[in-house]
Amino acid sequence: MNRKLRVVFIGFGAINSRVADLLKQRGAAIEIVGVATKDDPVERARIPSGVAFLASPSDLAALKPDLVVEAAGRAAIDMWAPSALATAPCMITASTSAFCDDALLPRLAAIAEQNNSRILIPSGAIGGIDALAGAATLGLDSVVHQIVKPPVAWKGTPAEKLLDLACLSERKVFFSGTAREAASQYPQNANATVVTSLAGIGLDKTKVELVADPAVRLNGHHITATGGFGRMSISLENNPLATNPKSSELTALSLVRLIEQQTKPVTV
Ligand SMILES: NC(=O)C1=CN([C@@H]2O[C@H](COP(=O)(O)OP(=O)(O)OC[C@H]3O[C@@H](n4cnc5c(N)ncnc54)[C@H](O)[C@@H]3O)[C@@H](O)[C@H]2O)C=CC1
Ligand SMILES: O=C([O-])CC(=O)C(=O)O
Repeated sequence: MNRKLRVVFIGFGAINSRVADLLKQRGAAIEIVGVATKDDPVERARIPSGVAFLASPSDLAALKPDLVVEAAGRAAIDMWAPSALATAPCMITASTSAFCDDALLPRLAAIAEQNNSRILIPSGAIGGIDALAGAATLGLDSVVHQIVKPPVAWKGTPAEKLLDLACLSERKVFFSGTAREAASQYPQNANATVVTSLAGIGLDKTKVELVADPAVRLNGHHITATGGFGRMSISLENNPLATNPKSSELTALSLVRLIEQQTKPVTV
């Protein structure tokens, strides 16, 4: 593409504002043409000057975006994706916990097909999704995704009822269940388990453990899988984002990569 990619951000919190900063620093061939946030003054003040504020999905069409990038939370996908897929050729959805609703992704896929647009699901806080998805072609026997975060990252989640986060003195596995249960109950912390599930053996067969560990500073994702391909074990230790310890820097970086890929003739 010779002209700049016209990008709209849905959400401009820790992840998307970091993405915008990085794209600017890297001189990416993109123009931010609109930003949607919750309609409160503090949120609106963060929007770069000269960039349109979107109050509702019906505002999208006038901006003619090439790409809509969501990192706003589970409810935002249902709200914004139908209009985004009808007006832009491509949408990136980071809040993958929304896909615990089994009807949502097929509904959005149908809208995308009707409009010749595409949904791109980023690898987000994890990696190795290419290997896991390739391995799934031959059948997988098991996939386990363990998330280990410092106690502060579990504040404001149901973990607060299970643990005394402020006084935790040792590592505690406070949740064991399926990816569907994990992402439904922890939609700000376990989106990545839905990505693992979509690449692998689905939300109900993917096993998840959630861990609070006062001895760690980084957000850990440890994924093991077995199947006809052999065995894999992927471990990431992600720096948390400065403005939201629940979210990892790698999530923003994966969005930067995916956005830049849309501007380039060759992708790796
Ligand atoms: N796929 C992955 O690996 C990961 C996905 N996530 C997802 O990304 C989301 C955003 O993360 P952060 O930037 O750290 O959160 P944040 O809380 O810092 O920012 C959220 C932003 O979304 C906006 N927002 C909320 N509801 C909205 C709506 N209905 N319409 C438009 N804007 C809305 C808020 O005003 C704010 O600007 C998380 O809630 C989570 O769902 C987060 C980390 C990893
Ligand atoms: O950023 C992370 O480490 C993962 C995360 O919050 C999520 O999957 O929702």
